[in-house]
Amino acid sequence: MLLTIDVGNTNIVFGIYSGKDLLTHWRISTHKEQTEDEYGIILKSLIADAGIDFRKIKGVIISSVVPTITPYLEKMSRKYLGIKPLVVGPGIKTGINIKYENPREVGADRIVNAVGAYHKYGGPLIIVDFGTATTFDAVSSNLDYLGGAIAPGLGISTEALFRRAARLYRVEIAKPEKVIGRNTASSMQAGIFYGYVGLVDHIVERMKKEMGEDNVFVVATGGLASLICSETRTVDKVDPMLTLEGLRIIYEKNAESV
Ligand SMILES: Nc1ncnc2c1ncn2[C@@H]1O[C@H](COP(=O)(O)OP(=O)(O)O)[C@@H](O)[C@H]1O
Ligand SMILES: CC(C)(COP(=O)(O)O)[C@@H](O)C(=O)NCCC(=O)O
Ligand SMILES: [K+]
Repeated sequence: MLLTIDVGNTNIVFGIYSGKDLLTHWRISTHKEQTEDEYGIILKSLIADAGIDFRKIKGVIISSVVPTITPYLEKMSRKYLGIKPLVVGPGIKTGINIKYENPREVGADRIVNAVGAYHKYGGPLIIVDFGTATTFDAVSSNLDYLGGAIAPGLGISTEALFRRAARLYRVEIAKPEKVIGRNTASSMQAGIFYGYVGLVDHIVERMKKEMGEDNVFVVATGGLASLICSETRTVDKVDPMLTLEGLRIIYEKNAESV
């Protein structure tokens, strides 16, 4: 079995694969001050609760966009699972050719998504990931990672709206019936929801033009993807587990060197 770990700025997602099958996954919030022992306790109890024998885990792969957390998860893996984990970064085989000016600058999650999506759907494609930030990644038909766009995420945009305006308050991120809101909550929902639908479609359309390839497939992932993509014109498919799938594929590409 393989343990995949995706460290985002809001959540850490753990997945357990048996071969190509994702057996189960868990989401815990990202706290910068957690130690290897705390991660060890959390993970061991989640694994036990799922009725999985942790000794069956033979590999661990980590993708992280929070550098301070990575060493604690590496230590956890060594201490509690007895496994030296693979950490996605320089020196790891991904098969993708990163065209960023400085390849080290790209978030590991974006590369993992690109590898997972290309493997599943082929290129050319665009991946939209609704996380703390919303990322857009362009991948060519011959597996070049071309770059993309980073927009403020839905959660943090909504939070900024009510934090900075005295009479606004927290509202649920949901699709309101009408874009012309007749109370504060539905007006905020209209601005957030339909504004974000427009942001996604507009960026995707511009990226497609700039890529200059035909039949660009568009896949979206992340917690709020299905909500927003119920209204977008440009997203072809919502695939919630794309990042974990990318991690599994990268692990397999590197397995012989572990
Ligand atoms: N399954 C979900 N359903 C609804 N909202 C979600 C879900 N997962 C994450 N979110 C929301 O999406 C935002 C980003 O979360 P996440 O995708 O975990 O980001 P990151 O990868 O940056 O940690 C947060 O505001 C979170 O509350
Ligand atoms: C853009 C991100 C903050 C997205 O992270 P997330 O929303 O998944 O927490 C992350 O991929 C990152 O820190 N990237 C480094 C900058 C770059 O990709 O250019
Ligand atoms: K992410």
